[in-house]
Amino acid sequence: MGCVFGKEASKRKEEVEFARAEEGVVQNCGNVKEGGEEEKSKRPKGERRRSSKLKPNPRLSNPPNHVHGEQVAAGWPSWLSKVAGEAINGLVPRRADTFEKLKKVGQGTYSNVYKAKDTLTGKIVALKKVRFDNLEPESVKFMAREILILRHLDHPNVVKLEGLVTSRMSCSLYLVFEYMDHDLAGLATSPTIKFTESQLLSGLEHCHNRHVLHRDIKGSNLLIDSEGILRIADFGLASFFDPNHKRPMTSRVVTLWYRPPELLLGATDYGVGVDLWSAGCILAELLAGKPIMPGRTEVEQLHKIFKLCGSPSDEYWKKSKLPHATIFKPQQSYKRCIAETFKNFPASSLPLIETLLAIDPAERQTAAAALHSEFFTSKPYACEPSSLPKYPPSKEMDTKLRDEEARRSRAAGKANAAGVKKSRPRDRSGRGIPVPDSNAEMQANIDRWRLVTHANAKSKSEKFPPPHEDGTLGYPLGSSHHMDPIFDPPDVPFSSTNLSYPKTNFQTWSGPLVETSVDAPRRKKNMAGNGHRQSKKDSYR
Ligand SMILES: Nc1ncnc2c1ncn2[C@@H]1O[C@H](COP(=O)(O)OP(=O)(O)OP(=O)(O)O)[C@@H](O)[C@H]1O
Repeated sequence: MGCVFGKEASKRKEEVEFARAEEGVVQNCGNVKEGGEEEKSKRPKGERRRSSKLKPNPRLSNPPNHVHGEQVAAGWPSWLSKVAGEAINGLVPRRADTFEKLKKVGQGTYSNVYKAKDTLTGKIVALKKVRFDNLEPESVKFMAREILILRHLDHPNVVKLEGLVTSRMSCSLYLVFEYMDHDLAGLATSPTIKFTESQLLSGLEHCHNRHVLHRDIKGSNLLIDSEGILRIADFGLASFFDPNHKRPMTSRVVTLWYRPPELLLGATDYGVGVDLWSAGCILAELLAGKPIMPGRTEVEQLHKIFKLCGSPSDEYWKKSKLPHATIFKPQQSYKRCIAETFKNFPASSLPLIETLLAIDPAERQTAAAALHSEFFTSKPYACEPSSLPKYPPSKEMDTKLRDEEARRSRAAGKANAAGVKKSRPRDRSGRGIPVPDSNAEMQANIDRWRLVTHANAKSKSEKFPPPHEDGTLGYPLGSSHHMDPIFDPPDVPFSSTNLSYPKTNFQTWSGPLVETSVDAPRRKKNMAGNGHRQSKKDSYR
């Protein structure tokens, strides 16, 4: 995560809005558009008309009027209940003044994340404040999807939504999560690799069993707590899928370096293979200590993939019928060379990497199968979390602060050195030379690596809007010292939010790929050439 300013930010917003339009968010919450001419014109060649299947899902419809009334009485703002009634169904909001913001720890396209203290329990939590564009129903629906998905998941390796904070008069919303000190991008060179990868696959197995595709697996979305437990986070791009009733989904997902070939080639009927590819990239990255395919554009990314994983066979091109196949088919064919490239990796890791990085998504198998691979079942076994070393906080914001501090010290050091040189050219005595602590070198590597990752990936973090000062730190969120105007007088008595959710079979609930914006083509033009993190909340499917 990170932020960008000015031009980049507005470009980013434009991309997101285009992508939202592309995916037709209007169909959420039961307002599914039946496939008309517009939809037909967008359908990839050869795809069957699916309108008959696109029935509104009653479970995802807005609640009837009496439920809306109940939700407002329970303290939910009307605008939220109207658009995201299903997502908040059965919950009661926590009051803002029961949390004290401590510091900002992250920023996303539509959110700021704060470390905060729950003043009722004393627990440290992460508060993700979701920004809405003038309460536009579309923005609210994206957030509603994230909440629905989070409520649908319940696994030690998946971040847990612990509550929601808002009030009847508020125009904003905070998602409450358990606070996590690290992310995997920050611990990439740690010796926890084997353990970490199995946790990632366990979390993914759970998501996939619950019919959720994450669609943005990468190091910075894999949070790690101080006990070494990994949790998959940021379900802003996630989507429900139904393996038995495939429906078109957008290919504009997953950060470029972790994006599988079928998405780069425009696939719209993909499945769990997209997350498994990303997991394969992460596994190889952890073992290599650096990203394995850092492409700068979609074309370069595909080229890197083909050079490492071999160019697809003619049969694959024929079979796949991928929209961009003709444009991207390489002139030259490449032989697969994973084993040679990663010859220094532990031998047991290679079959797993080979499987996860298969060009054909069907050959990537499943997260469950990956967990049975030799890599996890042969000695030395994965270690217990409690035996893992402890690390200093390594969140992106910490890294940024450390970088700034280091820059400042270097600059100060240079200035001092110049002064010292002039006045006492030979005096070196008495200078304190800091003893490197045991983690210092590793941290330096981590920071370097993270810098490379974040600078080159041009992931979502590179295109954030300017940071907005929306929270005074150190005050209860709802207190009069707090500058955020969203929380008005506490009008709802506190009651804890119960996030239990029926774990029944979940239906696919998004609809067709429809152009919902009249100026979408113009935006599309502007998207050309952006080969990085495609789209935050770009799709509602
Ligand atoms: N539970 C948590 N504990 C600690 N930090 C967190 C937690 N959740 C998120 N963060 C921090 O906040 C950052 C932004 O969170 P998240 O990715 O969920 O936001 P987002 O708005 O969805 O971002 P984006 O638009 O980039 O996808 C993360 O990179 C992470 O550093």
